[in-house]
Amino acid sequence: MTAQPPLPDKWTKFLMDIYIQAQPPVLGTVNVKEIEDKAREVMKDHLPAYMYTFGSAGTCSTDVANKKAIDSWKIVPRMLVGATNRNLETTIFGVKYPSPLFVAPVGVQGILHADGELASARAAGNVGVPYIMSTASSRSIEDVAKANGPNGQRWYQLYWPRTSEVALSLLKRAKANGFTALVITLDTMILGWRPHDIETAYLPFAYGVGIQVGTSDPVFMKRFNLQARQGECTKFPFEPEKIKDAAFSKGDESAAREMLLGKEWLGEVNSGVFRTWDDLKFIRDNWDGPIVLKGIQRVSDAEKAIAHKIDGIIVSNHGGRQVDGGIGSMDALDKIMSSRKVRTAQKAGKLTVLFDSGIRTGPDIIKALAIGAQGVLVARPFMYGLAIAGQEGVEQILMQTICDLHVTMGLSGYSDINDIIGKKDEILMKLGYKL
Ligand SMILES: Cc1cc2nc3c(=O)[nH]c(=O)nc-3n(C[C@H](O)[C@H](O)[C@H](O)COP(=O)(O)O)c2cc1C
Repeated sequence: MTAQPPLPDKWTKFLMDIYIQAQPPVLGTVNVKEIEDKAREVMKDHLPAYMYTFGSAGTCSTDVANKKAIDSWKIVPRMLVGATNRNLETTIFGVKYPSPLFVAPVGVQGILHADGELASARAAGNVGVPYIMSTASSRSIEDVAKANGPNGQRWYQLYWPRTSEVALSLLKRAKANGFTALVITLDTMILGWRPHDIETAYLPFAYGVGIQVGTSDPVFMKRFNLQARQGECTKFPFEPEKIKDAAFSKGDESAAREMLLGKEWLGEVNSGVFRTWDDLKFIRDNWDGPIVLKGIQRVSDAEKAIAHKIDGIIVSNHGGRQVDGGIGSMDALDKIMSSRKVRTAQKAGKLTVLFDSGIRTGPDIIKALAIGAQGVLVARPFMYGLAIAGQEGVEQILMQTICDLHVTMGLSGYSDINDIIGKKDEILMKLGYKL
């Protein structure tokens, strides 16, 4: 029998363009650590913006644990199983997605690039990766949806507003703009203890950056007798000192107003009001579509999500940006998938399990899937790509991650992404590690 060589799909074409057309990738490297260093260099005159992205809570030990946990799982490849043609497609909530990769909700992208979320939403739409839009975006829901395009697949991430009128308005806008699933982030009712940002007093929201979902919201703006507005963000580069100086020393009324709006929006969405499981009913009653809880780390919480008929969870510790001293998120995923209740609900299509915190490469994705996730979110790497090369930088990150997954999946002896999910004992070995 002669096996036909596979036709290049759009993922492997990425690699062929590089080798055959001798065209190096736009970021000049595909090494995520080098991309991180390059972003730092590009942002050297605005280092607090880089540190806001790079930094984590406290001593950064949870962020370190995320990486160590992923590294402690090792792939054991199998041979001669015919992995010539490979399928990365995966179905979540009845929708087919081209790969298991999602763009994570990341706020305040305007601090790293003038195009901010418009660039990343365009990149996601072009590459074919679903985009999860953050409530802390520096662009409006409407503008991000437009940038993502008519064929873009998008979900909306809710920072749960303090007042229900604002919450209802956001849900309505998300629905009207084609966001099909709702991600509720549970781990950020207040911002974490972040030394890098505390030391530089760096809080973009307080200066009007990352509040554009609020300033474009008619219900929120009515509180101040102001018109909702689209399409603007405080100019890049974002220089808080200048805004402060304008507002306080020069008496610039518009700068002072932005600062007031920033404070109010932060009080609305990261308000310090901690919600309870009972409050979820309000969202369920007002959102017609799948609901996904982001920030789950405990078995008991995953099981509670099932009991509350929640459609999905994202096992995440927010990249270690909220609780310091936490366990690596992949270890949390392993624990959660050890629950029979979770596995049974997943198998019955009643609970979708997604994963983030530490995903950098294709092999990282294989590990998360083998432990039991059906999809993963990539976050910091695309922010570094954005800082260096805008939309094209984000596109490279998405392409390289999926292409790496594609190649590594074949070399590990698998031709269908769906054959990997939950096959931990077959695919992985866990090594002990010391922190
Ligand atoms: C700069 C930055 C901003 C973020 N903003 C949000 C946000 O607005 N909403 C949210 O749910 N998660 C947010 N996250 C968390 C990510 O969605 C994701 O959980 C986390 O970054 C994963 O860790 P990793 O980037 O180390 O892989 C943010 C992360 C970063 C780095």
